[in-house]
Amino acid sequence: MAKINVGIKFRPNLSSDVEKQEKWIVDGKTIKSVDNKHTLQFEHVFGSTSVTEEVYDALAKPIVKKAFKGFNGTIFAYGQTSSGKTHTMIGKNKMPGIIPLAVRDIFHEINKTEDREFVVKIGYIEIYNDKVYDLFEDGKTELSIFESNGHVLVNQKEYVAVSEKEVMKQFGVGNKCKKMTGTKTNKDSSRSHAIFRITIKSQKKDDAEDSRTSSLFLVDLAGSEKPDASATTTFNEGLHINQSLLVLGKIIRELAKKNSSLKRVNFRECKLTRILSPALGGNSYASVICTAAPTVLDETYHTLCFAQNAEKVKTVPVINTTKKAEEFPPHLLQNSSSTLPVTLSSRFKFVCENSKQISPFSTSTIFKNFRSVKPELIKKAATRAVAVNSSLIYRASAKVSDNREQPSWYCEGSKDHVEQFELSESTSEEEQADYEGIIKEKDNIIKKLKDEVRELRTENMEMRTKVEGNNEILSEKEQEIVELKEKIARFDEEIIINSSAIRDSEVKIGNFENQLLKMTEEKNTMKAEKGE
Ligand SMILES: Nc1ncnc2c1ncn2[C@@H]1O[C@H](COP(=O)(O)OP(=O)(O)OP(=O)(O)O)[C@@H](O)[C@H]1O
Repeated sequence: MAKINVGIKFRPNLSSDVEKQEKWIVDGKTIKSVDNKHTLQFEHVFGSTSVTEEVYDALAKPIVKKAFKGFNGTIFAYGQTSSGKTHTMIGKNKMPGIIPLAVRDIFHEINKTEDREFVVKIGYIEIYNDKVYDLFEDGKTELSIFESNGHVLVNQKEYVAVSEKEVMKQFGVGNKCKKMTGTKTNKDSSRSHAIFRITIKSQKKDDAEDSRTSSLFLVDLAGSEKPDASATTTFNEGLHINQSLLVLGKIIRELAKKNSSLKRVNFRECKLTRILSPALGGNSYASVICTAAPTVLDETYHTLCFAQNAEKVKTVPVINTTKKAEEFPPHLLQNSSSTLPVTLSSRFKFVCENSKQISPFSTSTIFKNFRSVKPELIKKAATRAVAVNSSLIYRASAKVSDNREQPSWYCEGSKDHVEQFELSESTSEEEQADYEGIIKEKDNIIKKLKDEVRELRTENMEMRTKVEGNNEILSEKEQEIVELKEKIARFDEEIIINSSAIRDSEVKIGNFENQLLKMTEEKNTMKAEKGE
């Protein structure tokens, strides 16, 4: 199980804050209100002078690293309007936010990783007035949410991107479609919850069975607001923003309760929580960045309370391994853009993905082993060759590290689609033997690793079964407690009713005893008068 990682980021005062008094003091991990009414502590606190890179290193980088290894991840910014969520998540050119920093790290890792091949897909949606829109499709067409194999999916458009630059270009296109407006407190206020998803699929070279798919959700929530702040916006917008944040807060409170059971949490109350459900209670590592303005008391306190609850929530992330194309969530197989990736790896093989004939990624067509490439290509560490024919565009990203002077390779069997590249010729016998030795060694390592992975998977399954079993016992016990409490309440009621009946009969007995006493006295008096 993993805890949600929570941090608080205070933005610096804006020019509009000049005449306002600061309401909060940050002292290390402690946040105190100046009226001494509230003192709260958090693992990660970032004062007004801290920069987004610090927030990224503490709260986002570990999740990006996990996503790279096959775990799902979610990072979202929460806070009142104008507290700095968009600044933190998106930033500006000179002050990049969490999203550009994450994209940079992902491609840096891809370029560093020699033994796997990668496909990166991106999608961008927004939830506006509880409706989902595709920011890669002008933000005007409403999308639907559906579920498949336990995944919550949206029929959004996805792009395959082969570089940081490409991702950021497309992200910029999506940002232009976001619904923004000027409010009293923020001239560029987000009117929707924006969710940028990066899907990373990777496959070990020469081992099609070792493949992983993970989704990284980067979420810039709309900000909660008081009615007067939304006066310039439409009433409906503010209502939906507050309503969805209210549901999110309620779910976080539910999940934060000790022994809370996922079965009883209703994620379907609004689209935001439905889409974020894996991040909040399921298979995902998650971080929440709570943003706050130093001059605001009540809403900041509300944000800090949300953060305290979020800290108590636990998720159950697992590595998402995929063996066959059919096991990929359906959304990863559809809506591919016309740009298809082809990965070219030095020495081994040229892998081509053709979604028209075969499922992307898992069933790759290996054209031909090649040994080496020309020195001038080697100098360019990442060469991109683009071959075009009438129907398909292939991109070849070459990570070239080998500097033997061997000329050429070509894409055998691909002549219909890809232009022929004249780059190599065969290797010497000695080199071939070397090569085979290395391959053998790698095969042994791969076998060992596979055994380890198998063992870990078994352990993981056992732990999950145990956790699920415990959860079931817990909910049974909780049900028993509820029933016992009801029984006690019924007994209490009976006691109250019986006590009053007892009291009534005690009064009656008292009356009878008095009458008895009186009659005995009268009898004795009469007897005395008669001289008996
Ligand atoms: N760390 C920061 N450094 C400098 N300026 C900041 C910082 N955080 C926020 N700001 C500025 O504060 C203003 C409001 O920030 P931003 O738009 O990010 O808030 P928001 O929480 O996304 O608001 P909304 O919910 O209304 O969309 C912007 O002008 C932004 O440039």
